[in-house]
Amino acid sequence: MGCGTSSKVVPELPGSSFHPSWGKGVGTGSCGPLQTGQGVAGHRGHRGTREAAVEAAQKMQVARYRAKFDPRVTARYDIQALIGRGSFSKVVRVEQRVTKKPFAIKMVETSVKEGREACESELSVLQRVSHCNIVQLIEIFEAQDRVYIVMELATGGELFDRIISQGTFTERDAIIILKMVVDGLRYLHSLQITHRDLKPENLLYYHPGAESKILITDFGLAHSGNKNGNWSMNTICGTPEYIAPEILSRKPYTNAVDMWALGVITYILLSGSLPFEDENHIRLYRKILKGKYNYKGEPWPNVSNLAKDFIDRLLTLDSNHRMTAGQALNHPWVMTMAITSSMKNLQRSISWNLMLRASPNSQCSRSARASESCHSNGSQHTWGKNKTGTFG
Ligand SMILES: Nc1ncnc2c1ncn2[C@@H]1O[C@H](COP(=O)(O)OP(=O)(O)OP(=O)(O)O)[C@@H](O)[C@H]1O
Repeated sequence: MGCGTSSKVVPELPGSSFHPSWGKGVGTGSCGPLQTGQGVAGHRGHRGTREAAVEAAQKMQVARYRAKFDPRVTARYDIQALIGRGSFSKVVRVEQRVTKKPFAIKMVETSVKEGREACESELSVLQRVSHCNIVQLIEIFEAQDRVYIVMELATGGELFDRIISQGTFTERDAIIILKMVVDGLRYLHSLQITHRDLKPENLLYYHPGAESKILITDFGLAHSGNKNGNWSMNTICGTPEYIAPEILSRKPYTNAVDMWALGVITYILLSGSLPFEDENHIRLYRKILKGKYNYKGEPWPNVSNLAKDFIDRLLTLDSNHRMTAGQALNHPWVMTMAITSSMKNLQRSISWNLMLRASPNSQCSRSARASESCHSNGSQHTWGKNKTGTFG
């Protein structure tokens, strides 16, 4: 199941692009308008005409999508907008006709082996879980070459879009986010489920409000442990920048790989940069295997030692010594909500580093492009989109 039998999955899609600007677009989870109208858009001086053209283009695209949907689905749900595209999927915002409630529908192409496997993985997890920080499955429709997965709709956008748009971001804010993610992970791990593709793009805010919870999404590479308590996995998969060293060294591994990825996410969350980065994947993997990262440059002098200790205990090469989700929740940095730590505003440095990544000529931006694929959404800070089924 999942990436179990794939050779290298997720081919580079034509038209993939890395956008140097920060505007929100399709696929940020923000349920923004369809993007096709952009080409039709005229000059700023003709707002009325431009908006009408955009609206017309959106309506046309929605109509095209509606036509592609199974009539059983459209009988119950009104297809309203395209949210984003995955390698084998499209996600649309819908309204349930009877209740008028909004939902997301992920339409997965199952005619392709990799799509079928990702779909099986995703469903095998979503059908088992119920947790406030994990996207909730509503119902499933199966057609011959497609599966429609109706889910909770996340309208609050991706993690980093929000950090950029808010004025302040402190260690305390990071802890509030991390607690929700770790809580979801602890629950998954208690069910012997390993996400295997934890990264910022798969963490969505439920709603745009400041108090919104975070939802863990995208279980296309997840592994559900078997009933015999066999937790160990062998398949080499994940997104390069987040892959744990034990996966790279082809050892049997456990859900500790999610905790490694959490360490990478925490590092990004507090700095806007990646702990392990290289445009060449072989060199990147060497860096991960050595476990060498540093706290040089801004904003690290302003980050507390407790926060760095939290990261160090996650980016621990020996998975047996790496913190578990339960231990992460009990780490003094998290327990004290960074009360003894600096309350310094890290937002400017984080945004600066994120923007450096987005700059088309920067090395980190080239690195992001190198590891990016099937990038159909408008989110700029793509932290290695290129999923790997197996590589060898
Ligand atoms: N429940 C949801 N609510 C709102 N947006 C969602 C939801 N599920 C997915 N999305 C968004 O839809 C887009 C496509 O998601 P999807 O999981 O199909 O592919 P992906 O993870 O981006 O790519 P890949 O298939 O390569 O993993 C993403 O931008 C994602 O943030």
